Amino acid sequence: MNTESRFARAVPGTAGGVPLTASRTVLVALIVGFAALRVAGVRVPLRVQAGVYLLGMVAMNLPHGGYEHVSNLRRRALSFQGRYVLVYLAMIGLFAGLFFAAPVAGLALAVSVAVAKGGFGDVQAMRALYGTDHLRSRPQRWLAAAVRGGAVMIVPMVFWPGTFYAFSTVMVNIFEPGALSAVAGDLGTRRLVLGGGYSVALFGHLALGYHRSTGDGAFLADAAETLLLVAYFAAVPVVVAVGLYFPLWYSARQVARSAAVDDTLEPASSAGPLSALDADDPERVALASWGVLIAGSLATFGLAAALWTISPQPLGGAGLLTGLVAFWSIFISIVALPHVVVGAWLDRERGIWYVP
Ligand SMILES: CC1=C(/C=C/C(C)=C/C=C/C(C)=C/C=O)C(C)(C)CCC1
Repeated sequence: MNTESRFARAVPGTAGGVPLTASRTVLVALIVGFAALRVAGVRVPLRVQAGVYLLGMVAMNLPHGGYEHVSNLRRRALSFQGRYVLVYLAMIGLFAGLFFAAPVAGLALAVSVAVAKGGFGDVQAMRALYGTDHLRSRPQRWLAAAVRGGAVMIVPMVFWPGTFYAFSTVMVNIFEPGALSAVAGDLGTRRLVLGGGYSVALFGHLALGYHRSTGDGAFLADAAETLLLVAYFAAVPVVVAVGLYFPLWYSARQVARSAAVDDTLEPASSAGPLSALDADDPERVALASWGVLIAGSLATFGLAAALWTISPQPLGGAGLLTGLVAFWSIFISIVALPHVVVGAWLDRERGIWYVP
């Protein structure tokens, strides 16, 4: 066993096992359900897809994002918490500025953020839950992250090109109507290149993993999950697929990861406003938890309201539900960029995807 693998493992049925099994089962059920609908010739109306997306991304995914920060920032020095928040806000400002200056580049970055969050988050969950002995080098772990995260955006680009392009257009139209079609080029060729490139990466990831497998079951679990993700994003219409992936896969697996590694964290003392979460008095803890939730939700919706107010066309010229999906996808990507960069990559000591 290499040094990458000295961490607690979740045993199905114990810490981490239930959400891990549940997230796999839910994806299988969605694949079967949507495949059956397609065979029966039933098309899910776009407004229903948009409703599912908003439910998944606003009501279910957002609270988990807040929880990830709170659990990372608890028991950290006050100076660290202050730096974290400042760099976070600065990155939000820069990314929002990019959308105004160059909306197509902004869209490309938003798509990359979704890939990075899904991919690197998943590799860390895998490390904690069943090990990554078959991923022996940093480039191989990056490839694993690119393939798992790429499933979230590149597979839908290939399998749902019309819807993907239509929503991308609305997202760009929020800032500069018509800017995407000016640079879109030949979509058929792009689809072929993306599909070809992704297939090579997928094959490379599976072949390398098989070759380097130590026979501990990690490679098989990784391969099965990777193919499950590819099947899910190919079979489930993109708006529903992305809208349910983040709450039901990403969040569930991160909950499983933190349950698996929680007791390896040093019980350091808390600092700043979050210290009340560790008080002895349960009433103070309840009050502090309530306060953190309210403060987090006011900050998040305050930022969303600010973006809405300064956007030239917040719904991108589309109808209400489609426009809200586009607006929320831009907003959540802006907030998720520092989530990944500040919360995980710059925080070398612990980070939101902590695995000892
Ligand atoms: C481009 C595009 C989309 C982009 C969604 C994005 C970019 C979501 C980002 C989510 C994040 C970062 C969540 C973090 O928790 C849609 C709406 C699926 C529709 C198809 C076209």
